[in-house]
Amino acid sequence: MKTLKIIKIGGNIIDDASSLSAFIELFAKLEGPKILIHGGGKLATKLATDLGMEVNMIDGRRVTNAATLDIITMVYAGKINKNIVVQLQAKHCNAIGFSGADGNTIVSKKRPATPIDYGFAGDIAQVNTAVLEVLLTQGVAPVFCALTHDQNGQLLNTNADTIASELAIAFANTYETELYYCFEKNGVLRDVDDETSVIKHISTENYQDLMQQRIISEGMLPKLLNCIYAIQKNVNKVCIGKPEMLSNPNANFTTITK
Ligand SMILES: Nc1ncnc2c1ncn2[C@@H]1O[C@H](COP(=O)(O)OP(=O)(O)O)[C@@H](O)[C@H]1O
Ligand SMILES: CC(=O)N[C@@H](CCC(=O)OP(=O)(O)O)C(=O)O
Repeated sequence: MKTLKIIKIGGNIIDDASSLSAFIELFAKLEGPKILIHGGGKLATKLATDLGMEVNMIDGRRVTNAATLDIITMVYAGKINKNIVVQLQAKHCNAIGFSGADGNTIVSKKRPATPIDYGFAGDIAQVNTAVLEVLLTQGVAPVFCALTHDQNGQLLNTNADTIASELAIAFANTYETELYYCFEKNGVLRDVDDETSVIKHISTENYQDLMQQRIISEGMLPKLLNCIYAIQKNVNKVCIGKPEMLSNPNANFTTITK
C-alpha cells in the first residue's frame, strides 16, 4: 500500500512569515501523495477583535455566529488558503485549495444547540475521497481550510484538527496513512513553558490522566482527542510536533500509540 501523508499546520506557523515559508519548503519536498490542512484561528480572532466583534472560544472551539462565519470564510478559505497555495506553486509543488464544499469533499451536520450552542459549527458526517484520489494520483496536493458544508447551502466552521483526522481516517483503507500535527512547540509538553518537557509517547490508555492533571488545555484539547480518535480508527501513524519532525525522525516530538 502507498503511504499518504496528511499534515496539519496551526495558527502560529501560519502567522509567522519565516515559519510558514520554512514549512512550505519542507512540505513541497515531501515525496509521494500528501494533503495539507491549515487552521488560522489566531488570525480570525485578531481580525474579529480589530473589527470590534466579540470572540467566544469554549474548550478550544469557536462559537460561530453569522458575522463570525463571514469573517472566517474570508480568512480561512480566502486569504490563508490562497496564500499557502501560491507559495506552494512557487516551490513547484502543484496544489489546489479546498473547503469541504469544493468537490463535495466534506459534508457536516450543524452541531446541536445543546448543551452548548456553537452556532454555525459543523460535525463531520461524510468524507468523499473520489475527487481527492484523482488529484493525488496526478501528484497534486489538496490544501484544506477549516470549512465544511451541510449540502443544503450552508458553510460550517469545523476545527482544522478534526478535518485532518477525518481525512486520515477516510483514506486509511486505501493508503498507509500518516497524520502529522505541526505547531510551534516540540510536542505535547508536560510543562507548557518548558520545550524540553516533551511527552514522547501518549497512548489511548494514559491520555485521560493527562487531561485530568490539566497538562492538556485550550487548543491542545481538540488536537489530542483527534489524535486518539485517528489512531483508534486505524490511521497508521499520528505525531504532534514542530515541522522538523517531517524530515528528521530523530527530532523531539510526541507520537500517539494505541
Ligand atoms: N501540554 C501542552 N503542550 C503543548 N501545548 C499546549 C499544551 N496545553 C495547551 N497547549 C496549548 O495548545 C496550543 C496549540 O493549540 P492551538 O492554539 O489550537 O494551535 P494550532 O493552531 O497549532 O492548532 C499551544 O500553542 C499551547 O499554547
Ligand atoms: C469550530 C472551530 O473552532 N474552528 C476553528 C477552525 C480554525 C482552526 O482550527 O484553527 P487552528 O488550527 O489554527 O486552531 C476556529 O474557528 O478557530
